[in-house]
Amino acid sequence: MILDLDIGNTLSKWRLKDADSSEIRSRGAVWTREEWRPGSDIPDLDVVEAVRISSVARKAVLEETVSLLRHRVGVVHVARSTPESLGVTNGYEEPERLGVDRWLGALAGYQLAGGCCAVDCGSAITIDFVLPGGRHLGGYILPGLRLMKESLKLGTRNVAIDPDSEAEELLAPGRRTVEAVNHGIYMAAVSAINRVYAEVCDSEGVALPLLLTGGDARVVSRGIQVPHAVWPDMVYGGLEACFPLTAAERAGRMSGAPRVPSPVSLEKIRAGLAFSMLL
Ligand SMILES: Nc1ncnc2c1ncn2[C@@H]1O[C@H](COP(=O)(O)OP(=O)(O)O)[C@@H](O)[C@H]1O
Ligand SMILES: CC(C)(COP(=O)(O)O)[C@@H](O)C(=O)NCCC(=O)O
Ligand SMILES: [K+]
Repeated sequence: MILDLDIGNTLSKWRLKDADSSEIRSRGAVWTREEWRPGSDIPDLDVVEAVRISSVARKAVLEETVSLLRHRVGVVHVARSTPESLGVTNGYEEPERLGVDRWLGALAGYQLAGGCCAVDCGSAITIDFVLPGGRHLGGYILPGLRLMKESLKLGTRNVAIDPDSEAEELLAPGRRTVEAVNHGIYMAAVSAINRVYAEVCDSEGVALPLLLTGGDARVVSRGIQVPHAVWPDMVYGGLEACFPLTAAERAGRMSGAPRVPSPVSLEKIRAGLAFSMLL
């Protein structure tokens, strides 16, 4: 079995992948702040022959995780942001400072779709652009839905946005504090993504496939007007591309990859942008 680990600021996600069949056998998540204790939702390390890790948590978390795993598992790969990989050139002035989850998302998106806009809706919402040809432009970081809500300190932090709500409902004026907060932060997130996508496609002169991932991807997806795909395993896809271990991975196939969404035409994107500027 291969253990893939995606350690974010909020949740540490894991999945076990069968090295022979390439099937995903199990998955789970633990809070990043908590230790990996027996009995909690952690994988059985006895069956693991290789581990691949993406981590944006504090350095100590990664160090502890790696030292725990090295005792038990033969092969441990830790992903790092680099100046260039798999045909993508990192747009950061200091490439190693780009969050590795963003880098892996950009690599996976490029491998799947060529140029792309990769959006990760987790603790933070990150929006990264890779042009056809592989130039990563850099991107945008804004607080995620939960962080925005917590920062308001209005006593609404424990009332999450219902992930099954319709976008229309979530974008309507709130008539109670909790609703006003939930609808406000939802509006902030989706309008930022819609706008940034249109602005960058416009200025680069290319309509890019849009891919969403992260814990809030599903709910954010409903507020995104342009065609896009939700790819929960996008960061894992980057790990597969960087450290291919199975036959399917070596052939460039990433688990759970969606069909590439066909973007609307650049003309339509530009028309939408021009229209929103007039309002
Ligand atoms: N079951 C869940 N448990 C915790 N957070 C969830 C859950 N479902 C959705 N979320 C949302 O997803 C975010 C965490 O997403 P994730 O992509 O795992 O973040 P990170 O990679 O930053 O740890 C939370 O901030 C919250 O808004
Ligand atoms: C921006 C992030 C905090 C997002 O992390 P996440 O929300 O997935 O936990 C992470 O990618 C990070 O720590 N990046 C380093 C700073 C940067 O990318 O510029
Ligand atoms: K994120």
